[in-house]
Amino acid sequence: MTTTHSLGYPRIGAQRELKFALEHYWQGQSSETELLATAEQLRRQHWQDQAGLGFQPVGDFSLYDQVLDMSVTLGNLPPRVRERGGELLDQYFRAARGRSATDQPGQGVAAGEMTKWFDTNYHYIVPEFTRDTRFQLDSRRLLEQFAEARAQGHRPKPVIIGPVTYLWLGKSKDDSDRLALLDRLLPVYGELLDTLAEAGAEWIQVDEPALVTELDEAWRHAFQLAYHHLKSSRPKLLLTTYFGQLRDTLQLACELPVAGLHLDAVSAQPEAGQLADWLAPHKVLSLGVVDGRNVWKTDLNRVLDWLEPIHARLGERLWLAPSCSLLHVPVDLSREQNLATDVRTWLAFARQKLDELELLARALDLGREAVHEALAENRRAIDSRRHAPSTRNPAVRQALAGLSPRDGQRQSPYAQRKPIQQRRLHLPLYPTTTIGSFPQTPEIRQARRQYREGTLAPDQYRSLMEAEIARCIREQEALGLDVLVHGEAERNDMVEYFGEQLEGFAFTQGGWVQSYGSRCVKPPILFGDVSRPRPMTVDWIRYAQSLTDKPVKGMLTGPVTMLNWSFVRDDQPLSETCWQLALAIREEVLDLERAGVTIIQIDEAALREGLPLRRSDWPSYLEWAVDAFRITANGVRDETQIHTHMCYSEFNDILADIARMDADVITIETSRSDMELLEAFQSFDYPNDIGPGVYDIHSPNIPDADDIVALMHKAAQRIPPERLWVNPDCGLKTRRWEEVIPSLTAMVTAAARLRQEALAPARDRCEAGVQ
Ligand SMILES: Nc1nc2c(c(=O)[nH]1)N[C@@H](CNc1ccc(C(=O)N[C@@H](CCC(=O)N[C@@H](CCC(=O)N[C@@H](CCC(=O)O)C(=O)O)C(=O)O)C(=O)O)cc1)CN2
Ligand code: MET
Ligand SMILES: [Zn+2]
Repeated sequence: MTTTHSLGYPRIGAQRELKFALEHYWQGQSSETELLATAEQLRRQHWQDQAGLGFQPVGDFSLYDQVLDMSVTLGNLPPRVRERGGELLDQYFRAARGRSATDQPGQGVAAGEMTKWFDTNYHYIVPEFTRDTRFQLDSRRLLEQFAEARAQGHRPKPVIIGPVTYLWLGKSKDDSDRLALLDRLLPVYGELLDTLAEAGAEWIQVDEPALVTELDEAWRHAFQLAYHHLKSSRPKLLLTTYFGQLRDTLQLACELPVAGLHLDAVSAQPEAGQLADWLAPHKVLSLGVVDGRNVWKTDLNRVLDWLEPIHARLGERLWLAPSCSLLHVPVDLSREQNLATDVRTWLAFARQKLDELELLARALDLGREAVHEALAENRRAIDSRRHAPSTRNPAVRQALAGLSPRDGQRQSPYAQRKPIQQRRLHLPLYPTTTIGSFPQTPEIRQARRQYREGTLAPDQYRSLMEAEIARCIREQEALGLDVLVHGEAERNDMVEYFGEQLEGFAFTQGGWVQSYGSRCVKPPILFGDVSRPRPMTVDWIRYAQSLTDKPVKGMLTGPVTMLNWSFVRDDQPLSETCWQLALAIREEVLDLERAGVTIIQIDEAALREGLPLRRSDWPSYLEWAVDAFRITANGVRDETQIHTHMCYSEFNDILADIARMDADVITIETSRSDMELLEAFQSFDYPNDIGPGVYDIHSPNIPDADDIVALMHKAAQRIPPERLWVNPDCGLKTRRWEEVIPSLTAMVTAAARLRQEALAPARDRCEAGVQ
């Protein structure tokens, strides 16, 4: 019989039960016991959902993040967190979220850094290393949950992050070589595997997705070392890769001494046949045949066409699974009541994907005849999507065909635009601004819920949102900011909001996907050609501008970010979908300009994370992605100032591409890297304006004006002051007003001081003690 399994299941809960349990606990409204009871209940439910599989994953559930869990298992929480002592759960959340010094004087702890999990929209907590790092096994979580699953009658398969990927995901805090820690790490892994074997684990899933990235010789060698070391341990290891093709690591992966290998056969289907040929005859080949990252039904007949010959060769050695953990898709389609009927028949969420797996296994074991009806129904759904008129809009295709490079070209170069814009905007040196959103208060969210449920009339909703916008403008004027924003009160999310208004998108009621910790997003589903039936933001921005003489930025999400943070169609190249988005948002840009908006910001927060996992694939992505931004942004007149925003720094390698976007101003995240990023901008000779984020909005800590001044001094050593802006490093929607006001006060104070210094002669500066 063909063995089925899953690599991991969504853990937030079909109704985001975990989110609410966590937030209650953090706010002191519930006890640890209550939180842990919810977690236990969720695991029970998730294993029950997966009971039809050959194995149930254990250890994929997490209270915050699976990488942080692994750090706990390896005794590697940051020293600054451990030093404070206390209960493990408390330390765990301290590492995840930090602790504000204002809430508990003397107790401030910086959170672990958060970064993107490969090319997904999930964030993990980065493991921290120094040359002194020591590891120590804490297997309690895995053992308890293993026993829990067993007691519920399951056949659990523990899931852990492998030693090489664990090091690969982390960061050295003292510039030491983290690979040098492998020798110390491996004995702890050996102990962990033995412990799990003793508890009765037959198989252990060891995730090593680093294998789909470009690895140099040292990292390849680390894989050899690690798995030769671990081969003496007792349970069978399923070496697990996902998110891409193996290519030049295929042979390495084949030869490692493990009992089985999992391949993401959605992104690497041709490699499945190769592995079937090459894999030693005692090894299991697990093929990820159902897309774990997207929401489309699998074309089961097509999969069987290429899978049957492999099954004929491998027999019981073939296992079936989703391509990756189902963490990246919503839980259950059957809860969705408002999707158009045709779109609904094209979709599969986590639960439905498990059904697909079981069907495929039965078709292999018993022949297609045994599941004839189900296969026919699947074929009807696939055909219906393939031929659906709703996915094609001839006008959009025609407009796309008519595009020329000139559409992505500003009228004049930046050097000529800058003085024209300055004459219109009259901005001071070091202009201050924010990234767009202001706090999404419980009142705003509640109003939106009532509006959705129909208990708040549309015009009541609108006046409530207008009142929020008015408050936001008032606060910004009082703070003395130079370029204002309307605050995005009316937006549930910067991507979903636009998805709801564009043709070609469907959206769910409860299709939540974890983004980090308790935070979730509801990615819209991009199923057809994209167009914009009517202006989306013009009325809101016009209203905001009517309240002030200061410029208010128009605020849009760019095409690449819309693409990367939606579930996208898989029936045409991403570039094509992206250009369609670009055309639709371009119309909005031009409408804003016509409405008299002088500054328009187009966020491309996800441009960086969309980079392919292998560098050799970067150029083609960057070409179409930057072209798409240019189409969106660059149709405006010289006097209109275009801003863009990106929140994940580390783009030293793509500065030429960022320059090619040709935004007049780019606001970026640099506060955590202490402005080091700007060195790259300097040596590249980046030509346009830059707003290096001067404080970290993810932390509840209130920045200090002196620190901001010092950071900007650093910035001004690298970028001429005439081209510098002062702003936070991202939007403020997750913060509270009580945090925002003092933080922005510090920022505005710092900018005023910087201007004064620039005007005063150097002598005064020495006296003021800034040098
Ligand atoms: N798509 C996307 N990806 C992104 C980001 C982003 O902004 N958008 N930013 C980065 C990640 N950062 C994030 C920061 C915050 C949240 C976030 O706050 N999410 C909210 C949900 C936001 C949302 O869509 N809210 C809806 C629905 C709100 C809701 O849950 N309403 C409740 C009631 C809530 C209440 O009464 O307070 C209900 O309907 O039951 C709205 O405002 O309309 C959450 O988890 O809480 C998510 C990601 C990277 N990836
Ligand atoms: N304009 C958006 C905001 O301020 C940009 C966020 S980037 C994740 O929320
Ligand atoms: Zn941002």
